[in-house]
Amino acid sequence: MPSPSWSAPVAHAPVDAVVPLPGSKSMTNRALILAALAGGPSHIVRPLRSRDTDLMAAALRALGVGVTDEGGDWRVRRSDLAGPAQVDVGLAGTVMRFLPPVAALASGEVAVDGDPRARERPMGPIITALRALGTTIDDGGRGALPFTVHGTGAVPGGPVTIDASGSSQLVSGLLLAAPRFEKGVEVRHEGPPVPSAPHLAMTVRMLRDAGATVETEPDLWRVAPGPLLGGDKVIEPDLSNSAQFLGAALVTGGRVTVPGWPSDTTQPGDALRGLLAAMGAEVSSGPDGLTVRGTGEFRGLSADLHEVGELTPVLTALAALAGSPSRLTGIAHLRGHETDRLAALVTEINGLGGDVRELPDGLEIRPAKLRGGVFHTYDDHRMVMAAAVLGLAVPGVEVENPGTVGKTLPDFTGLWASMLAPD
Ligand SMILES: O=C(O)C1=C[C@@H](OP(=O)(O)O)[C@@H](O)[C@H](O)C1
Ligand SMILES: C=C(OP(=O)(O)O)C(=O)O
Repeated sequence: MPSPSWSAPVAHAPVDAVVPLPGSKSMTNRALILAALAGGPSHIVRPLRSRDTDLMAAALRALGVGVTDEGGDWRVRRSDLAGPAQVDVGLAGTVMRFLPPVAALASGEVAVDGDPRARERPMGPIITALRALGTTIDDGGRGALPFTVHGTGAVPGGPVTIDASGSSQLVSGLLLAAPRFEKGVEVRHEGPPVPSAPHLAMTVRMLRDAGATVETEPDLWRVAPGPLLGGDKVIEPDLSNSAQFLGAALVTGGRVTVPGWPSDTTQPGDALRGLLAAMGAEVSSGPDGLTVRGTGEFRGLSADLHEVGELTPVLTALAALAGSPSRLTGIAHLRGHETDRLAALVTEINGLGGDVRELPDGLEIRPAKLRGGVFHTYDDHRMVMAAAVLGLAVPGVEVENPGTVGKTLPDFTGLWASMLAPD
């Protein structure tokens, strides 16, 4: 059910706020998978609680894994994975790509489906790869959701070649379950470049932290069969979800600090330090966290965002308010995200009077005077975040279905209001 629209608040003064952020979606959903496959119990500390992560927890429970809430943290207890089960992936890329390889390890049938748009997101390569690794999947010949995994309780594994140019998650999903495959896995990518390198590094690091043996070469990942360790898995704040808050400092000429910014991280959001600096922000870090200061004037951005595609919606909104043109490239794969993000950003920003043009692999954004109007969000959390950034400087931005932000940041409008009016 769509939520009532939200009038994005205008910033009448420079922001000056500390914004603590919930945990990383990407780390939380990897931690849940690794905990479900571990030999001993796990404690997931400060996980993100949102639609995407609750769906992952529910999917694992449906397979028999014990996932229990403890004051917002999760305790995970392994059990034999078994169907029959039905799994709802919602619109979560991490659930639709990370869960089927786990379902392949279950005995019994696991039916997997999601939101209407989930049926359009790239899945074919992972279905084909799982079949090549010894799993039976009935997808009615669609190469997409919905499908049924017919597990036997074991996956032979071994070498497989995949075109992961549509999504890095196609590789991550295979790697995360691979320690439990009889022969492990050797995934070779063939095709145009795989996006989102930091997310692949996150997969490798979290696997190694859980005791797996992983070797990598360019476009090749090898995971040895072996046990996974339980224990504590501490989740970092979601740095990608800091983009709109740090961006607010740039737009209003103010200052925003995000506490707990990790000094060594695989999260793609860490690239915001350089990207916002390139737009004119002063970026500093210290014991209080990462601080971004704006001067009121800021410039456009020319950047290849292939590795950090999920930052695009908010960076595009910032670019639409910047003093000079921007060119964001390397992001053709965003057409397969929650919505076709390139088309959605062009339509909605131009609908407010903006000047955004779609490129074969990105967006070109020129300065233009924006006006208020309805901003449609296409079930895409990051479209809500982008609209909020525009609304800081443009009166009358009415955001349709803001509740869709619950995919990764349920309290977004509350955090936004606190940022604009801190106690
Ligand atoms: O592995 C992950 O956690 C993610 C990988 C990326 O997917 P793509 O490689 O499909 O862009 C990213 O955009 C998504 O938000 C999260
Ligand atoms: C692309 C995104 O999500 P997903 O994990 O559903 O791919 C995103 O969060 O920007």
